[in-house]
Amino acid sequence: MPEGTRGLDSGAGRDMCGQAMTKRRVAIVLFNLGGPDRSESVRPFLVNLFTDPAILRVPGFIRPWLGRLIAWRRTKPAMENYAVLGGKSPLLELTEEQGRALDAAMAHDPDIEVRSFVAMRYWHPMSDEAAHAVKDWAPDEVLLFPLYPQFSTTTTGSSIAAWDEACRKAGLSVPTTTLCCWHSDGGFAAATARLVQDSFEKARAELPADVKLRILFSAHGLPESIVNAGDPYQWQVEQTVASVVKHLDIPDMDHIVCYQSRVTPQKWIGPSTEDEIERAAEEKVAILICPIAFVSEHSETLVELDVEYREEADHLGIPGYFRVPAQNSDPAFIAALADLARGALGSGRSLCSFAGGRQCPKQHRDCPHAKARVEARVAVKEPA
Ligand SMILES: C=CC1=C(C)c2cc3[nH]c(cc4nc(cc5[nH]c(cc1n2)c(C)c5CCC(=O)O)C(CCC(=O)O)=C4C)c(C)c3C=C
Ligand SMILES: [Fe+2]
Ligand SMILES: [Fe+2]
Repeated sequence: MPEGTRGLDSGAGRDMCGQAMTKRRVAIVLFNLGGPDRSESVRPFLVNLFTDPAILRVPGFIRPWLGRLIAWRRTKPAMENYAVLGGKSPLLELTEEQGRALDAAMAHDPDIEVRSFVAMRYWHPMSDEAAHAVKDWAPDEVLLFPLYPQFSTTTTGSSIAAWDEACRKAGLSVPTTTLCCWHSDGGFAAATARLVQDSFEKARAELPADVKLRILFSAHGLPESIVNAGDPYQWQVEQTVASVVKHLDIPDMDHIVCYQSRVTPQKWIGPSTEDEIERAAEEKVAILICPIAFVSEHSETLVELDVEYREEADHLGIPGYFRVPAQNSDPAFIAALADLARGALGSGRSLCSFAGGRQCPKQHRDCPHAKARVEARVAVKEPA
Protein backbone atom coordinates (compact mmCIF):
# COMPACT_ATOMS: atom_id res chain seq x y z
CA MET A 1 0.00 0.00 0.00
CA PRO A 2 1.49 3.36 -0.89
CA GLU A 3 2.43 5.05 2.35
CA GLY A 4 2.21 8.52 0.85
CA THR A 5 4.56 11.38 1.53
CA ARG A 6 3.53 13.54 4.45
CA GLY A 7 5.06 16.93 5.17
CA LEU A 8 6.11 17.73 8.73
CA ASP A 9 3.14 20.04 9.01
CA SER A 10 0.86 17.32 7.68
CA GLY A 11 -2.75 18.09 8.39
CA ALA A 12 -2.39 21.85 8.62
CA GLY A 13 -1.85 24.56 5.99
CA ARG A 14 -2.30 28.36 6.04
CA ASP A 15 -5.16 30.34 4.56
CA MET A 16 -4.81 33.65 2.65
CA CYS A 17 -4.48 35.59 5.91
CA GLY A 18 -1.77 33.28 7.17
CA GLN A 19 -4.12 31.58 9.63
CA ALA A 20 -3.54 27.89 10.28
CA MET A 21 -6.23 25.76 8.65
CA THR A 22 -6.95 22.08 8.59
CA LYS A 23 -6.26 20.29 5.36
CA ARG A 24 -8.99 18.08 3.83
CA ARG A 25 -7.88 14.48 3.95
CA VAL A 26 -8.39 12.94 0.52
CA ALA A 27 -8.05 9.22 -0.10
CA ILE A 28 -7.28 8.57 -3.77
CA VAL A 29 -8.35 5.06 -4.67
CA LEU A 30 -6.37 3.84 -7.68
CA PHE A 31 -8.34 1.24 -9.62
CA ASN A 32 -6.40 -1.34 -11.54
CA LEU A 33 -6.88 -4.84 -12.86
CA GLY A 34 -4.48 -6.76 -10.62
CA GLY A 35 -2.54 -9.84 -11.50
CA PRO A 36 -1.37 -13.08 -9.90
CA ASP A 37 1.35 -12.75 -7.26
CA ARG A 38 2.59 -16.34 -7.76
CA SER A 39 1.84 -19.19 -10.12
CA GLU A 40 -0.75 -20.75 -7.72
CA SER A 41 -2.77 -17.53 -7.97
CA VAL A 42 -3.20 -17.67 -11.74
CA ARG A 43 -6.28 -19.92 -11.64
CA PRO A 44 -8.19 -18.05 -8.88
CA PHE A 45 -7.27 -14.73 -10.53
CA LEU A 46 -8.77 -15.97 -13.80
CA VAL A 47 -11.86 -17.30 -11.99
CA ASN A 48 -12.39 -13.83 -10.48
CA LEU A 49 -12.03 -12.30 -13.95
CA PHE A 50 -14.28 -14.68 -15.85
CA THR A 51 -17.03 -14.75 -13.21
CA ASP A 52 -17.33 -10.96 -13.29
CA PRO A 53 -20.75 -10.13 -14.81
CA ALA A 54 -19.12 -7.17 -16.61
CA ILE A 55 -16.86 -9.63 -18.47
CA LEU A 56 -18.99 -12.74 -18.88
CA ARG A 57 -22.41 -11.53 -19.96
CA VAL A 58 -24.51 -14.64 -19.55
CA PRO A 59 -27.44 -15.31 -17.20
CA GLY A 60 -26.36 -15.33 -13.55
CA PHE A 61 -27.13 -18.99 -12.94
CA ILE A 62 -24.73 -20.12 -15.71
CA ARG A 63 -21.92 -17.66 -14.93
CA PRO A 64 -20.20 -19.37 -11.98
CA TRP A 65 -19.66 -22.68 -13.76
CA LEU A 66 -19.06 -21.27 -17.26
CA GLY A 67 -16.64 -18.70 -15.80
CA ARG A 68 -14.74 -21.47 -13.99
CA LEU A 69 -14.64 -23.55 -17.16
CA ILE A 70 -13.20 -20.67 -19.24
CA ALA A 71 -10.73 -19.86 -16.44
CA TRP A 72 -9.65 -23.51 -16.34
CA ARG A 73 -9.03 -23.49 -20.11
CA ARG A 74 -7.12 -20.21 -19.96
CA THR A 75 -4.91 -21.23 -17.01
CA LYS A 76 -2.18 -23.00 -18.99
CA PRO A 77 -1.49 -20.20 -21.54
CA ALA A 78 -1.74 -17.56 -18.83
CA MET A 79 0.66 -19.49 -16.57
CA GLU A 80 3.11 -19.73 -19.44
CA ASN A 81 2.92 -15.96 -19.89
CA TYR A 82 3.43 -15.22 -16.21
CA ALA A 83 6.27 -17.79 -16.04
CA VAL A 84 8.24 -15.49 -18.37
CA LEU A 85 7.83 -12.81 -15.69
CA GLY A 86 9.01 -15.09 -12.86
CA GLY A 87 5.52 -16.49 -12.15
CA LYS A 88 3.85 -13.20 -11.23
CA SER A 89 2.45 -9.97 -12.57
CA PRO A 90 4.47 -6.78 -12.00
CA LEU A 91 1.28 -4.75 -11.82
CA LEU A 92 0.95 -4.34 -8.05
CA GLU A 93 4.51 -3.06 -7.52
CA LEU A 94 4.16 -0.66 -10.46
CA THR A 95 0.78 0.61 -9.31
CA GLU A 96 2.06 1.12 -5.76
CA GLU A 97 4.99 3.05 -7.18
CA GLN A 98 2.58 5.24 -9.15
CA GLY A 99 0.60 5.80 -5.94
CA ARG A 100 3.71 6.88 -4.02
CA ALA A 101 4.76 9.17 -6.88
CA LEU A 102 1.27 10.71 -7.02
CA ASP A 103 1.28 11.32 -3.25
CA ALA A 104 4.70 12.97 -3.56
CA ALA A 105 3.51 15.12 -6.48
CA MET A 106 0.57 16.37 -4.37
CA ALA A 107 2.40 16.58 -1.03
CA HIS A 108 2.66 20.36 -1.16
CA ASP A 109 -0.90 21.09 -2.25
CA PRO A 110 -1.95 23.74 0.25
CA ASP A 111 -5.42 22.60 1.28
CA ILE A 112 -5.46 18.84 0.87
CA GLU A 113 -3.60 15.96 2.40
CA VAL A 114 -3.58 13.12 -0.07
CA ARG A 115 -2.96 9.46 0.36
CA SER A 116 -3.27 6.84 -2.39
CA PHE A 117 -4.73 3.38 -1.91
CA VAL A 118 -4.71 0.59 -4.47
CA ALA A 119 -7.92 -1.35 -5.25
CA MET A 120 -7.31 -4.16 -7.72
CA ARG A 121 -10.27 -5.78 -9.44
CA TYR A 122 -9.22 -9.42 -9.74
CA TRP A 123 -6.35 -10.00 -7.32
CA HIS A 124 -5.13 -8.62 -4.02
CA PRO A 125 -5.40 -6.00 -2.66
CA MET A 126 -8.99 -5.94 -3.87
CA SER A 127 -11.74 -3.43 -3.08
CA ASP A 128 -12.67 -4.99 0.29
CA GLU A 129 -9.12 -4.64 1.59
CA ALA A 130 -8.79 -1.14 0.16
CA ALA A 131 -12.14 0.00 1.61
CA HIS A 132 -11.07 -1.12 5.12
CA ALA A 133 -7.70 0.64 4.74
CA VAL A 134 -9.44 3.82 3.56
CA LYS A 135 -11.91 3.64 6.46
CA ASP A 136 -9.05 3.26 8.97
CA TRP A 137 -7.39 6.36 7.53
CA ALA A 138 -10.68 8.27 8.01
CA PRO A 139 -10.60 10.65 5.04
CA ASP A 140 -12.91 13.61 4.56
CA GLU A 141 -13.28 12.73 0.88
CA VAL A 142 -12.57 9.92 -1.54
CA LEU A 143 -11.50 10.24 -5.16
CA LEU A 144 -11.96 7.13 -7.30
CA PHE A 145 -9.21 7.26 -9.90
CA PRO A 146 -9.08 4.49 -12.52
CA LEU A 147 -5.65 3.81 -13.98
CA TYR A 148 -7.42 3.14 -17.25
CA PRO A 149 -7.44 6.30 -19.39
CA GLN A 150 -10.46 5.05 -21.36
CA PHE A 151 -13.73 4.02 -19.73
CA SER A 152 -14.97 0.50 -20.35
CA THR A 153 -17.77 -1.30 -18.56
CA THR A 154 -15.31 -4.21 -18.27
CA THR A 155 -12.63 -2.25 -16.44
CA THR A 156 -13.53 1.06 -14.75
CA GLY A 157 -17.25 0.25 -14.71
CA SER A 158 -16.58 -3.08 -13.07
CA SER A 159 -14.20 -1.53 -10.51
CA ILE A 160 -16.76 1.11 -9.55
CA ALA A 161 -19.37 -1.59 -8.94
CA ALA A 162 -16.92 -3.62 -6.83
CA TRP A 163 -15.95 -0.51 -4.85
CA ASP A 164 -19.58 0.41 -4.12
CA GLU A 165 -20.23 -3.10 -2.83
CA ALA A 166 -17.03 -3.07 -0.72
CA CYS A 167 -18.01 0.29 0.84
CA ARG A 168 -21.44 -1.06 1.69
CA LYS A 169 -19.89 -4.10 3.40
CA ALA A 170 -17.22 -2.06 5.19
CA GLY A 171 -19.70 0.63 6.27
CA LEU A 172 -17.61 3.29 4.53
CA SER A 173 -19.67 6.34 3.67
CA VAL A 174 -17.64 9.39 2.65
CA PRO A 175 -18.32 12.07 -0.02
CA THR A 176 -16.87 10.56 -3.18
CA THR A 177 -15.81 11.90 -6.56
CA THR A 178 -15.51 9.44 -9.42
CA LEU A 179 -13.23 10.28 -12.34
CA CYS A 180 -14.62 8.11 -15.11
CA CYS A 181 -12.13 8.70 -17.93
CA TRP A 182 -9.20 10.82 -19.07
CA HIS A 183 -8.68 9.58 -22.62
CA SER A 184 -7.90 12.97 -24.13
CA ASP A 185 -6.40 14.79 -21.17
CA GLY A 186 -3.77 17.23 -22.43
CA GLY A 187 -1.10 16.39 -19.83
CA PHE A 188 -1.54 12.66 -20.35
CA ALA A 189 -1.43 13.04 -24.15
CA ALA A 190 1.70 15.23 -24.00
CA ALA A 191 3.52 12.87 -21.59
CA THR A 192 2.64 9.88 -23.76
CA ALA A 193 3.64 11.69 -26.96
CA ARG A 194 7.06 12.48 -25.43
CA LEU A 195 7.64 8.75 -24.89
CA VAL A 196 6.50 8.00 -28.44
CA GLN A 197 8.65 10.76 -29.94
CA ASP A 198 11.77 9.54 -28.08
CA SER A 199 11.23 5.93 -29.14
CA PHE A 200 10.50 7.02 -32.71
CA GLU A 201 13.74 9.00 -32.92
CA LYS A 202 15.78 6.11 -31.46
CA ALA A 203 14.20 3.63 -33.89
CA ARG A 204 14.67 5.98 -36.84
CA ALA A 205 18.37 6.31 -35.95
CA GLU A 206 18.76 2.53 -36.08
CA LEU A 207 16.94 2.03 -39.39
CA PRO A 208 18.31 2.56 -42.90
CA ALA A 209 16.94 5.80 -44.40
CA ASP A 210 14.89 3.98 -47.06
CA VAL A 211 12.95 1.84 -44.54
CA LYS A 212 9.61 3.34 -43.53
CA LEU A 213 8.55 3.27 -39.87
CA ARG A 214 4.88 2.86 -38.93
CA ILE A 215 3.47 3.48 -35.43
CA LEU A 216 1.01 0.84 -34.21
CA PHE A 217 -1.03 2.20 -31.31
CA SER A 218 -2.02 -1.08 -29.72
CA ALA A 219 -4.88 -1.22 -27.23
CA HIS A 220 -6.26 -4.19 -25.30
CA GLY A 221 -9.13 -5.61 -27.35
CA LEU A 222 -12.77 -6.07 -26.36
CA PRO A 223 -15.50 -8.37 -27.70
CA GLU A 224 -17.39 -6.51 -30.42
CA SER A 225 -20.73 -7.32 -28.74
CA ILE A 226 -19.71 -5.22 -25.71
CA VAL A 227 -18.96 -2.22 -27.92
CA ASN A 228 -22.20 -2.73 -29.87
CA ALA A 229 -24.10 -2.74 -26.57
CA GLY A 230 -22.89 0.85 -25.97
CA ASP A 231 -19.43 0.59 -24.38
CA PRO A 232 -17.48 3.80 -25.21
CA TYR A 233 -14.02 2.18 -24.91
CA GLN A 234 -13.17 1.93 -28.62
CA TRP A 235 -14.30 5.50 -29.29
CA GLN A 236 -12.22 6.71 -26.35
CA VAL A 237 -9.14 4.77 -27.52
CA GLU A 238 -9.44 6.52 -30.89
CA GLN A 239 -9.70 9.87 -29.08
CA THR A 240 -6.52 9.10 -27.13
CA VAL A 241 -4.59 8.31 -30.27
CA ALA A 242 -5.83 11.48 -32.00
CA SER A 243 -4.74 13.54 -28.95
CA VAL A 244 -1.29 11.93 -28.76
CA VAL A 245 -0.74 12.31 -32.51
CA LYS A 246 -1.43 16.07 -32.23
CA HIS A 247 1.61 16.37 -29.93
CA LEU A 248 3.99 14.45 -32.20
CA ASP A 249 6.46 16.12 -34.46
CA ILE A 250 6.87 13.45 -37.12
CA PRO A 251 6.63 14.49 -40.76
CA ASP A 252 4.43 12.23 -42.96
CA MET A 253 3.59 10.06 -40.00
CA ASP A 254 2.19 6.61 -40.75
CA HIS A 255 0.10 5.29 -37.87
CA ILE A 256 -2.83 3.02 -37.08
CA VAL A 257 -4.90 1.96 -34.06
CA CYS A 258 -5.11 -1.79 -33.48
CA TYR A 259 -6.18 -4.22 -30.75
CA GLN A 260 -4.34 -7.06 -29.03
CA SER A 261 -4.89 -9.80 -26.44
CA ARG A 262 -7.99 -11.56 -27.71
CA VAL A 263 -8.73 -14.33 -25.19
CA THR A 264 -12.19 -15.66 -26.12
CA PRO A 265 -13.54 -17.12 -29.38
CA GLN A 266 -16.14 -14.36 -29.96
CA LYS A 267 -15.50 -11.64 -32.55
CA TRP A 268 -13.30 -8.91 -30.99
CA ILE A 269 -12.82 -5.37 -32.25
CA GLY A 270 -10.14 -4.89 -34.87
CA PRO A 271 -7.91 -4.59 -36.71
CA SER A 272 -5.84 -6.97 -34.64
CA THR A 273 -2.26 -6.04 -33.78
CA GLU A 274 -1.14 -9.40 -35.17
CA ASP A 275 -2.76 -8.67 -38.55
CA GLU A 276 -1.10 -5.27 -38.61
CA ILE A 277 2.30 -6.84 -37.94
CA GLU A 278 1.68 -9.21 -40.83
CA ARG A 279 0.67 -6.34 -43.12
CA ALA A 280 3.78 -4.35 -42.17
CA ALA A 281 5.96 -7.39 -42.91
CA GLU A 282 4.34 -7.78 -46.33
CA GLU A 283 4.88 -4.09 -47.06
CA LYS A 284 8.47 -4.24 -45.70
CA VAL A 285 7.70 -1.50 -43.22
CA ALA A 286 9.29 -1.38 -39.75
CA ILE A 287 6.99 -0.89 -36.76
CA LEU A 288 7.01 0.96 -33.46
CA ILE A 289 4.34 -0.44 -31.13
CA CYS A 290 2.88 1.90 -28.55
CA PRO A 291 0.61 0.37 -25.85
CA ILE A 292 -2.20 2.91 -25.58
CA ALA A 293 -4.86 1.60 -23.19
CA PHE A 294 -2.84 0.74 -20.13
CA VAL A 295 -0.31 2.86 -18.29
CA SER A 296 2.03 0.28 -16.70
CA GLU A 297 4.09 -2.55 -18.02
CA HIS A 298 2.29 -5.87 -17.58
CA SER A 299 2.07 -9.34 -19.07
CA GLU A 300 0.66 -8.08 -22.34
CA THR A 301 3.47 -5.60 -22.95
CA LEU A 302 6.34 -7.62 -21.48
CA VAL A 303 5.31 -10.99 -22.88
CA GLU A 304 2.80 -10.55 -25.70
CA LEU A 305 4.48 -7.53 -27.30
CA ASP A 306 8.11 -8.03 -26.30
CA VAL A 307 8.34 -11.78 -26.77
CA GLU A 308 5.47 -13.31 -28.78
CA TYR A 309 4.74 -10.60 -31.35
CA ARG A 310 8.44 -9.79 -31.68
CA GLU A 311 9.21 -13.43 -32.49
CA GLU A 312 6.40 -13.48 -35.03
CA ALA A 313 7.62 -10.21 -36.58
CA ASP A 314 11.18 -11.59 -36.83
CA HIS A 315 9.83 -14.78 -38.35
CA LEU A 316 7.93 -12.73 -40.95
CA GLY A 317 11.12 -10.83 -41.76
CA ILE A 318 9.93 -7.38 -40.66
CA PRO A 319 12.70 -4.79 -41.22
CA GLY A 320 12.48 -3.44 -37.63
CA TYR A 321 10.43 -4.00 -34.45
CA PHE A 322 10.46 -1.41 -31.65
CA ARG A 323 8.26 -0.64 -28.66
CA VAL A 324 7.38 2.50 -26.71
CA PRO A 325 7.71 1.92 -22.93
CA ALA A 326 4.57 2.21 -20.78
CA GLN A 327 4.22 5.38 -18.71
CA ASN A 328 4.78 3.69 -15.32
CA SER A 329 6.05 6.49 -13.02
CA ASP A 330 7.34 8.80 -15.74
CA PRO A 331 7.43 12.25 -14.00
CA ALA A 332 5.43 14.09 -16.70
CA PHE A 333 2.80 11.36 -16.59
CA ILE A 334 2.57 11.48 -12.78
CA ALA A 335 2.28 15.28 -12.96
CA ALA A 336 -0.66 14.77 -15.37
CA LEU A 337 -2.31 12.36 -12.90
CA ALA A 338 -1.88 14.92 -10.12
CA ASP A 339 -3.51 17.62 -12.28
CA LEU A 340 -6.36 15.25 -13.12
CA ALA A 341 -6.89 14.55 -9.42
CA ARG A 342 -6.92 18.27 -8.59
CA GLY A 343 -9.35 18.95 -11.46
CA ALA A 344 -11.72 16.21 -10.36
CA LEU A 345 -11.63 17.24 -6.69
CA GLY A 346 -12.27 20.86 -7.63
CA SER A 347 -15.04 20.05 -10.10
CA GLY A 348 -17.85 19.98 -7.57
CA ARG A 349 -19.23 16.93 -9.37
CA SER A 350 -19.64 13.44 -7.96
CA LEU A 351 -19.01 11.99 -11.43
CA CYS A 352 -16.64 13.74 -13.77
CA SER A 353 -14.52 13.20 -16.84
CA PHE A 354 -11.11 14.80 -17.43
CA ALA A 355 -12.98 17.73 -19.00
CA GLY A 356 -15.76 17.96 -16.42
CA GLY A 357 -18.91 16.60 -18.00
CA ARG A 358 -19.84 13.98 -20.52
CA GLN A 359 -17.59 13.60 -23.55
CA CYS A 360 -18.98 10.49 -25.26
CA PRO A 361 -21.39 10.85 -28.20
CA LYS A 362 -24.87 9.64 -27.34
CA GLN A 363 -24.67 6.26 -29.08
CA HIS A 364 -22.29 5.17 -26.31
CA ARG A 365 -25.07 4.41 -23.90
CA ASP A 366 -22.76 2.76 -21.36
CA CYS A 367 -20.93 6.02 -20.69
CA PRO A 368 -21.48 6.44 -16.93
CA HIS A 369 -22.75 9.98 -17.49
CA ALA A 370 -25.56 8.59 -19.63
CA LYS A 371 -26.37 6.03 -16.93
CA ALA A 372 -26.28 8.69 -14.19
CA ARG A 373 -28.80 10.78 -16.13
CA VAL A 374 -31.15 7.84 -16.56
CA GLU A 375 -30.86 7.00 -12.84
CA ALA A 376 -31.56 10.62 -11.91
CA ARG A 377 -34.64 10.61 -14.15
CA VAL A 378 -35.90 7.39 -12.57
CA ALA A 379 -35.28 8.80 -9.09
CA VAL A 380 -37.34 11.90 -9.90
CA LYS A 381 -40.24 9.70 -11.01
CA GLU A 382 -40.19 7.68 -7.81
CA PRO A 383 -43.03 8.55 -5.40
CA ALA A 384 -41.95 10.58 -2.37
C1 LIG B 1 -13.29 -11.41 -22.03
C2 LIG B 1 -12.16 -11.23 -21.48
C3 LIG B 1 -11.46 -9.97 -21.23
C4 LIG B 1 -11.86 -8.64 -21.45
C5 LIG B 1 -13.16 -8.13 -22.01
C6 LIG B 1 -10.79 -7.82 -21.02
C7 LIG B 1 -10.78 -6.43 -21.07
C8 LIG B 1 -9.70 -5.64 -20.70
N1 LIG B 1 -8.54 -6.02 -20.06
C9 LIG B 1 -7.69 -4.95 -19.93
C10 LIG B 1 -6.40 -4.95 -19.39
C11 LIG B 1 -5.69 -6.10 -18.98
N2 LIG B 1 -6.12 -7.38 -19.06
C12 LIG B 1 -5.12 -8.21 -18.58
C13 LIG B 1 -5.13 -9.56 -18.48
C14 LIG B 1 -6.20 -10.35 -18.89
N3 LIG B 1 -7.35 -9.95 -19.50
C15 LIG B 1 -8.14 -11.04 -19.74
C16 LIG B 1 -9.41 -11.06 -20.32
C17 LIG B 1 -10.15 -9.93 -20.68
N4 LIG B 1 -9.80 -8.62 -20.58
C18 LIG B 1 -7.42 -12.18 -19.26
C19 LIG B 1 -7.91 -13.60 -19.33
C20 LIG B 1 -6.22 -11.75 -18.72
C21 LIG B 1 -5.18 -12.60 -18.01
C22 LIG B 1 -3.93 -12.83 -18.76
C23 LIG B 1 -4.06 -13.90 -19.79
O1 LIG B 1 -4.88 -14.79 -19.66
O2 LIG B 1 -3.28 -13.83 -20.74
C24 LIG B 1 -4.01 -7.42 -18.17
C25 LIG B 1 -2.68 -7.94 -17.64
C26 LIG B 1 -2.57 -8.01 -16.16
C27 LIG B 1 -1.22 -8.51 -15.72
O3 LIG B 1 -1.20 -9.15 -14.71
O4 LIG B 1 -0.18 -8.29 -16.31
C28 LIG B 1 -4.37 -6.11 -18.42
C29 LIG B 1 -3.54 -4.91 -18.16
C30 LIG B 1 -8.35 -3.84 -20.51
C31 LIG B 1 -7.77 -2.45 -20.59
C32 LIG B 1 -9.60 -4.27 -20.98
C33 LIG B 1 -10.71 -3.56 -21.64
C34 LIG B 1 -10.79 -2.38 -22.03
FE1 LIG C 1 -7.82 -8.03 -20.11
FE1 LIG D 1 -18.29 8.96 -21.34
